[in-house]
Amino acid sequence: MLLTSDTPTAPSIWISALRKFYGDTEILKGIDLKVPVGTYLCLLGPSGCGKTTLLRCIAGLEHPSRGRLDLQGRTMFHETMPVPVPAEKRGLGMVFQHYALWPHLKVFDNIAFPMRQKRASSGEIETRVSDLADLIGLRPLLDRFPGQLSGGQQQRVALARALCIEPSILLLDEPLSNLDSGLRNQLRRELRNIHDRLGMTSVMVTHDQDEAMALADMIAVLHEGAVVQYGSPAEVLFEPATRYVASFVGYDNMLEGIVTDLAAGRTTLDLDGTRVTMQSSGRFAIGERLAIALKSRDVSLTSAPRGNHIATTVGRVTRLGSSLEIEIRAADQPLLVTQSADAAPAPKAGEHLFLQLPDTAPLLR
Ligand SMILES: Nc1ncnc2c1ncn2[C@@H]1O[C@H](COP(=O)(O)OP(=O)(O)OP(=O)(O)O)[C@@H](O)[C@H]1O
Repeated sequence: MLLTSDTPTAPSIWISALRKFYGDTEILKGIDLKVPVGTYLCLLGPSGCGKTTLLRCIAGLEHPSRGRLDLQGRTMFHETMPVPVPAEKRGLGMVFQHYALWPHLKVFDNIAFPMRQKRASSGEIETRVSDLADLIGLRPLLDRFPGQLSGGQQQRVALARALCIEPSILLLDEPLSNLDSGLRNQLRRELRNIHDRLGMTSVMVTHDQDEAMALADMIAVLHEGAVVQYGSPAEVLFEPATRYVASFVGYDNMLEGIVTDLAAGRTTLDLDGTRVTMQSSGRFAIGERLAIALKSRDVSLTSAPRGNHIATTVGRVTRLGSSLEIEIRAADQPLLVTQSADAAPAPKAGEHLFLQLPDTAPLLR
């Protein structure tokens, strides 16, 4: 199919059947993504799933082996193109985990560097750097050298440098991972504010699901070089597409059952003799084996159950700081429940209780 992306409504980033090989190894296995203008997209996945390779293909620092990539309605790579558009002609801003500032240049000159390469006038440079210094809180630091800055300040300089060419797309590769958690939260908020104020499309690589949930409009979850889910944070969190996505976003229990009944928006499962009816719009079949995805902190143990519940026996109870980690068996399967150590009464090993199930827990094949 020929993509006709040269229209005002063209996606900011349009990736189609993109594949990347290193030797015989296929690292990206047919990526399709359409990213609307102004989206904050997070590429989320564990180490080695191909996030950085995909970002580098968008940047033009790597060339894909097959497929097509359009940015802002212009084709950057197509498998039939003799030469892909080089990185410096893509009009992108890039921020990496390692700040890569010039140590011998002052902050002002580090930020101005890409504009000088583009032979901008000194008046333009003065105005742009000054505006960015105000936006990113760097004004008092413009006369310092990078060696005189903290990690957070250096990362701000790297961000200002990436923004000074006014990119329509900003690429960020784990830009916060070298920072301590307080600073990370602060810079995370600033990144989102700057993104909103400048109206760019941003693509950020992260392996931190909380970071992705907090920042993104859209999340692409990668697994072994493929996008296994592309959706809003709420979709990824509450309607994970696969068991892999579910476990990646924190569903640490899978309770297996067999579908016995289907009604509009409801699925009944048999769990080793106990029936539970879950709210689910999934298209399942009677007799199919499914997992109810549960987070150990979202399930509870009770002696007075209501709605969906299942009999359990309490196993080992371990105190971890202010919470209790309770191992249980339910429907002949091992599960974990986490609750506050202050919640009374604390379950005891050998006690017979009921596991209360949220009706809305995702059902997964
Ligand atoms: N230049 C290269 N040559 C050969 N294999 C490579 C090259 N670059 C990356 N790979 C392999 O490609 C796979 C994906 O790497 P990539 O860096 O994209 O993953 P990632 O999801 O960004 O991981 P991380 O979070 O650890 O950076 C890995 O198995 C890696 O070893």
